[in-house]
Amino acid sequence: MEEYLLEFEEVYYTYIGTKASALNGLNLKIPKHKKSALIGQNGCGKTTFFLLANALYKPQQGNILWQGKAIKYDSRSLQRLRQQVGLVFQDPEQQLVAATVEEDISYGLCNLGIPNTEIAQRIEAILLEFGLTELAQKPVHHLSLGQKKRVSIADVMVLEPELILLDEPTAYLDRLHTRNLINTLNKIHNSGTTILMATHDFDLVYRWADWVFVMDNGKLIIEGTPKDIFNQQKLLADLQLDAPLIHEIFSVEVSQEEQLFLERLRQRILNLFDYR
Ligand SMILES: Nc1ncnc2c1ncn2[C@@H]1O[C@H](COP(=O)(O)OP(=O)(O)OP(=O)(O)O)[C@@H](O)[C@H]1O
Repeated sequence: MEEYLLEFEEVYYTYIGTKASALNGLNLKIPKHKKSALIGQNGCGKTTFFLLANALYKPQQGNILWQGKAIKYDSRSLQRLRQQVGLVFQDPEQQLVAATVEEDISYGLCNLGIPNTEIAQRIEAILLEFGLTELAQKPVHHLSLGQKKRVSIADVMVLEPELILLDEPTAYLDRLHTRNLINTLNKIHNSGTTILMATHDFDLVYRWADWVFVMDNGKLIIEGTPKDIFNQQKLLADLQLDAPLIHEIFSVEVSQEEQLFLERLRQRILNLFDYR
């Protein structure tokens, strides 16, 4: 039976001073151990969903469950929840708090009461993983946007949460760092971490995700495997979302014989991207 880490049940959220709800009776369950992607048009509620998932905001209606139990909002419960649910913001400026890269990465660890030797080991490993070793002593405000983004992701990963929520993690990253990030995500996924990323990069979704959620207007519209989702051409067109090019190329009508050949070719192309 499928296990879920975080469950939203009929969740509503409206920002103060606005009329329309950002979340409109959202039902969404994050499956444990999967690599999931959340897609949808600008403004459909992805970031709002993350802010509630990390308990930065409270729903006005509906329930949010973590491992089957309703989230509690007292400060001790919140501290525990935020160790287990790591959120990487879309805008790295919202995440970075300390003066230098190394201080920023150690910030969350110091608050967890972890022994200093372990803190030092974890920081060294994560700096290396994210290609930040050379930048360790650099002031955070001197970094490029892509470097800031990498630090903000490292900040969360170093805490080793059970669930990582990433809001547009590849925004501002070049091809090399996108590839490195995906490799790192795959590594932590292989060690048991559940991952959900919101992204507008549907090629990445197609190649990387096990499971896809499609939101519109603050609701979940459909969920499924990337192949199933991107086969829903009419629905995607109605939502003004395009299928990834690779999916379009491989979904042409062909004979059974050609189908086998095409599937082999598809796998070879996917392997070329080294994303899975
Ligand atoms: N602080 C805020 N105050 C008022 N309205 C907000 C606020 N933040 C978001 N909204 C509104 O809530 C709705 C959902 O926004 P949200 O940022 O969650 O969407 P999104 O799917 O993450 O969009 P994008 O793909 O552009 O990042 C939008 O209509 C947006 O204008």
